[in-house]
Amino acid sequence: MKIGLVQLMVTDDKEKNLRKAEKFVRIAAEDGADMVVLPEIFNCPYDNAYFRDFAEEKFGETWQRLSRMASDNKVYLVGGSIPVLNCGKLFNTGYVFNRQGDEIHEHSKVHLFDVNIEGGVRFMESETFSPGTTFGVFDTEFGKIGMGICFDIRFSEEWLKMEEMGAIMCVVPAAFNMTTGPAHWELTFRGRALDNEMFMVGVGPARNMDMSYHAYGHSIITSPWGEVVDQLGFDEEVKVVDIDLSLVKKIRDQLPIVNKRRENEG
Ligand SMILES: NC(=O)CC(=O)C(=O)O
Repeated sequence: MKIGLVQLMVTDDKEKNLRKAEKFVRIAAEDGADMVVLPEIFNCPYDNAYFRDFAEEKFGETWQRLSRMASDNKVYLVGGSIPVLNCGKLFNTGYVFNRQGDEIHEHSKVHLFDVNIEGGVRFMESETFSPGTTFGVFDTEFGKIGMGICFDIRFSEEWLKMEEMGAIMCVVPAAFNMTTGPAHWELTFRGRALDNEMFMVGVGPARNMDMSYHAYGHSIITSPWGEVVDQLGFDEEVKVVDIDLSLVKKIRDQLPIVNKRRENEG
């Protein structure tokens, strides 16, 4: 399976962000991608001050254009995430489309990014967003794929449950920053991959020093063996990476963890 990592540099111009996403999805498809993944909040700066103004209802302009990007290029598209308005509440929501442009999955970030790190980043997503309440997997011809958004990666039970739902790979539109990125980005992606013996795909925005939030970039793929298959740098880039999904069964057979879990019987 070929995965297109779109490490887009997000600006405060929504149309520019969307046009760039369209261009990069096309480039990834021309390079053979089966699935293309965009970053968290890719059409809007990652900043509470912007979320409400940039928000759209489901089936709005961004949803329509994502669906067309998938069908025009005949790829699965994990459309990062965008601020979505639903019954007066805002959610950090991502949509997944199949090769025909039909929506096959929706995920609203369950664990909101509310942190205050001394000498580092302070961000309170819950000042604007409400949390999602469900997570799950979607079907492809390659197997079942799970999805979470950024801070969700830190809650290991979410990924364990997706593995139990049959996931052989999980995708994570994300936006770590210059405090949490160097400390935890690679570690959490390697950890979740190893815990569940599956592939993990994380895609973040490129760093943009003109914005208030300095994203870490470093879009990454980790293997069921816990290794880094590929990792980008800080800059804007599109890269297509070939992964061998047969490794999931091979490693689960050779080093059985996922099918050997035991309950606490005490
Ligand atoms: N955008 C985020 O949710 C950031 C995050 O998860 C982090 O740990 O950094």
